[in-house]
Amino acid sequence: MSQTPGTLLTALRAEPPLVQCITNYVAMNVSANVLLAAGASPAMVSDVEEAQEFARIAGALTVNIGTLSGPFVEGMREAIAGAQQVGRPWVFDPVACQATGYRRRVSAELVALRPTIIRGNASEILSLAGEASRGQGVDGRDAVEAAEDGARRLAQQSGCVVAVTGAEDFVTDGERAMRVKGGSPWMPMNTAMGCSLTCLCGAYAAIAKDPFDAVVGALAHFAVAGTRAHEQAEGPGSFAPRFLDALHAVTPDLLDAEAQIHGMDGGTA
Ligand SMILES: Nc1ncnc2c1ncn2[C@@H]1O[C@H](COP(=O)(O)OP(=O)(O)OP(=O)(O)O)[C@@H](O)[C@H]1O
Ligand SMILES: Cc1ncsc1CCO
Ligand SMILES: [Mg+2]
Repeated sequence: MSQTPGTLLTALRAEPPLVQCITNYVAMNVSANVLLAAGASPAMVSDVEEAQEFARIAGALTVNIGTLSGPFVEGMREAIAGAQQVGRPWVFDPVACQATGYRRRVSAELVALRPTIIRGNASEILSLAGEASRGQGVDGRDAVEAAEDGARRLAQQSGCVVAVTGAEDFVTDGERAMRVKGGSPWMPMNTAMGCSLTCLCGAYAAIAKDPFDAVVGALAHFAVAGTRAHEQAEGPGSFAPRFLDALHAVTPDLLDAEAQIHGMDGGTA
């Protein structure tokens, strides 16, 4: 890897990137706190009147369809145009994209606008890749491994980096692929963990040279902080504040020392 997670975290904290997050109502507060604890600067700006103008000053944009509605979609289109005008990365989170025709249509439109990064659970990535998914609502119901081939194809067809998250995460740009281990089984019992990880991918993408390294960095930061928080928590409720503490406490050296990142040959990256 050209830029390790720790190298990226040093850069992020030296100059906290402004991240425009168009996300769902459930995730707004959680994601803003996650970005602040990690060291970035969140702004939940989505209205059609200002989304494009704001995207031109942000370091990265993240777009999440969790609580989809017409006004959100209009804001997304404007913000993506703004980010593309100034060459900034944008990240797509296809929440429950398999669930309804509306979500499938909007997701197809957004993928066609060529996101820099797509991050979803296995059920969502399978659906985007045109494969059968066991997902119903926002929770993943498929194994990460089941979505790996689909993720590779999606990355190749869309020219983006695809992250599939779950018990062990998978990242690919269609050629390279890595697995990131760690985290906690209490993470999927905390709402909007994935949504806030998508926002952190935006923060890392704002400062990284290569979006593949950015995604690996963000996933590793979550995994290391999740493992540490698990050791100190008693269940999903006490996990949440300890996770924020751990995101903040993780130093660049500790991140590089504790990250469990493996290439597809099984070797440590
Ligand atoms: N069983 C698990 N063990 C360890 N970590 C997990 C587990 N399941 C999920 N995670 C971690 O939780 C984070 C969120 O991933 P997840 O796949 O649950 O997102 P999601 O389904 O999109 O979430 P949401 O839509 O609720 O925001 C990732 O960092 C992932 O590695
Ligand atoms: C619970 C929920 N419903 C719509 S979005 C969301 C947050 C997790 O994706
Ligand atoms: Mg999700």
